[in-house]
Parts: sequence; structure tokens; C-alpha cells
Amino acid sequence: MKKVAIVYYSGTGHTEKLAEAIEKGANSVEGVEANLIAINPSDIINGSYKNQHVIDQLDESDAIIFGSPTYMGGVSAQFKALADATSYSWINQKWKNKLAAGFTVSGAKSGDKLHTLQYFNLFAMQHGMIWVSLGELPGQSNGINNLGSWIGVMAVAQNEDPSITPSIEDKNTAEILGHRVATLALAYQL
Ligand SMILES: Cc1cc2nc3c(=O)[nH]c(=O)nc-3n(C[C@H](O)[C@H](O)[C@H](O)COP(=O)(O)O)c2cc1C
Repeated sequence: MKKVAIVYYSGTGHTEKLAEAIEKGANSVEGVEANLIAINPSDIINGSYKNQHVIDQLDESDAIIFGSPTYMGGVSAQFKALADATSYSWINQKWKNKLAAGFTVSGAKSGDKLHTLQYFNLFAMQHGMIWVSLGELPGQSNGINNLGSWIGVMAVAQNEDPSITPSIEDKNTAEILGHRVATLALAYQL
């Protein structure tokens, strides 16, 4: 059984909707177990992320998909706290050769989401991971990859309730990414 972890922060629920869609896509692949891991702000004490159980779960995964809302043009502080807490995993090269991918939501249509996804990519490269792109043509008639992103999944919240946004098309795009990472995790062996 291959393990795909989806580790994310969501302040008001939009990023969580995408995370759930990714989990659905990953779990639709037989032989793969997807694990949703929400970053809990109460695990951040004096600015440092302290939940070792979560880090251990990530260390034991075959693939990790990173998610955060775009805050002020980048990842949320809560996600960054988790990232900084992985330096022990980094020094021990525990994530080397794992698959990685990313997703984000912003309020505005662009909202500078690309920078958030680029941070996830850079973070994965620091860990020696293998980046998985979205791999979908933009603006398909069914709305897949509506925002035309390839590095990862982008979605918009547009100040609506999470029951309304991200759109079904954005959630379907997220589901495709989950399925793609899980399929690759199953097939992938060094
Ligand atoms: C502190 C903060 C900073 C934000 N910065 C941006 C931004 O740079 N660009 C943008 O389009 N939206 C920005 N937003 C809006 C959020 O990205 C948007 O509300 C998103 O849906 C939040 O995701 P969540 O519901 O998972 O917390 C910001 C929101 C907050 C609270």
C-alpha cells in the first residue's frame, strides 16, 4: 500500500475543500491510501510547529501534497511553521525521492498564487523530492484547469462561503491532481 499525505492549512475552509477533493482523487487509485493532515494552529507554540506525530506521518509517506491559502502573496505563516519544522527530516534526507505536488486558493483571480506554488516546489526541491505537475491543458470545456496553472492546482474563493467556492471545476481539477500523484506513487520505484 502506497501512502499519499495531503498536508495543508486552511483558515476559513476553502483550501480544505480542495484538500478533500485531492484525497478523493488519490483514494480512487487502488493500492493507495490518502491521509488528510490539517495544520492545527494550536500546534504552533511561540512561532514553532511542535507536532512530531504529523512530521512522523509525513516521513512515512511515499508522496506529500502541500496546500495553503495564498496570504500576502505567499504561503500562510501556519504552513511555513510546519515547513520550518521539517529541517530534521531534511538533514536526515527522509523525504528524498518522495513525490511532491501543491495546491492553493486565493481571494482574487490571480491573487499572486503562483508564488505560493513556487514556494511549495522550492521546498520540495530542498528535500530532494520529485515534483509532480498538474498535466492538464487549460480552459477545457468541462472547466478542468480553468485558471491555466501547470505547476499545481489553483482555485479562487472570491469572498464566497466554502460551500460555494472553490467551484466544482476547481475541485474536479484538484481531484485529478490527487489521482495523478497516487497513480505515479503506485508505479514509481527507484
Ligand atoms: C492574511 C490574509 C492574506 C491574504 N492574502 C491574499 C493575497 O495575497 N491574494 C489573494 O488573492 N487573496 C488573499 N487572501 C484571501 C485568501 O487567500 C482567501 O480568503 C482564501 O480563500 C483563504 O483560504 P482558506 O479559506 O482555506 O483559509 C488573504 C487572506 C488573508 C486572511
